[in-house]
Amino acid sequence: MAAGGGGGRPPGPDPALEPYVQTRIFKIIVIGDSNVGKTCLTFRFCGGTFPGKTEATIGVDFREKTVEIEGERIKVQVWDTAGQERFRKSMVEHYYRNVHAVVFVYDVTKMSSFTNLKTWIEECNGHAVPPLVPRVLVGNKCDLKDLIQVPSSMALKFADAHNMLLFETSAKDPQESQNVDAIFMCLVCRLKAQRSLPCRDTEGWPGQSPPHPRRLDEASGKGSCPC
Ligand SMILES: Nc1nc2c(ncn2[C@@H]2O[C@H](COP(=O)(O)OP(=O)(O)OP(=O)(O)O)[C@@H](O)[C@H]2O)c(=O)[nH]1
Ligand SMILES: [Mg+2]
Repeated sequence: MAAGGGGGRPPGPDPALEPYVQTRIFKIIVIGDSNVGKTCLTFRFCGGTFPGKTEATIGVDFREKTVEIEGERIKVQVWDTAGQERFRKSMVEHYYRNVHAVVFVYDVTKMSSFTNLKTWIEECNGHAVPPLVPRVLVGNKCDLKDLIQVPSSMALKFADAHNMLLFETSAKDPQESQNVDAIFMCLVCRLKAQRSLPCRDTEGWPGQSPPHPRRLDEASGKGSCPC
């Protein structure tokens, strides 16, 4: 007698027999002084909006966005780090562990956030981040045109000297949202080209939950390489 009857799997191909496609996960950390707009930039990229109100990040906030590039789905895991020393000191090792790319952010209206970049780069170098790990420089708050203190020429010179691409953008201005996307998409493209990068499910937190998962915005986007 044939087995069958109610319940069970709906008709169609057996998922167990379909090829298993793993999604690669890229861990990208966002670093820089407090108040430069790291949280707002990551919010803009992952959630598509500018948060009305933010508080200083404590430890780290995680955001994710799945993007599709040339037919491959890639999960971008963005680590929005704390700029204030007291909120980050116990976490720094975790930020840099198995990182795939680093985004250094300064505020174009605050020169000290730009001059402090050298300290952030030293911290990154001090954690043995491999030279293959791409780094980009982001000048945020470009919408505040009358308050700009860091000229583009100065930022470009700094970026060149440190072998980084420079993005000047605004997390606030919706018209700049493509530029914000371009920061992360550019990094994803570069990482995608490094075909040896493995798939990882719990990047940096093997076998345990990451601390302080205060917010997780999941979104999907399709794109082509902006570089
Ligand atoms: N005008 C303008 N304000 C911005 C922009 N991005 C962020 N801000 C404002 O800058 C302030 C700080 O933004 P956050 O994103 O919280 O800064 P942060 O770098 O995450 O700060 P920490 O978490 O303390 O490290 C907030 O008042 C934001 O509204 C921008 O592009 N333009
Ligand atoms: Mg923050």
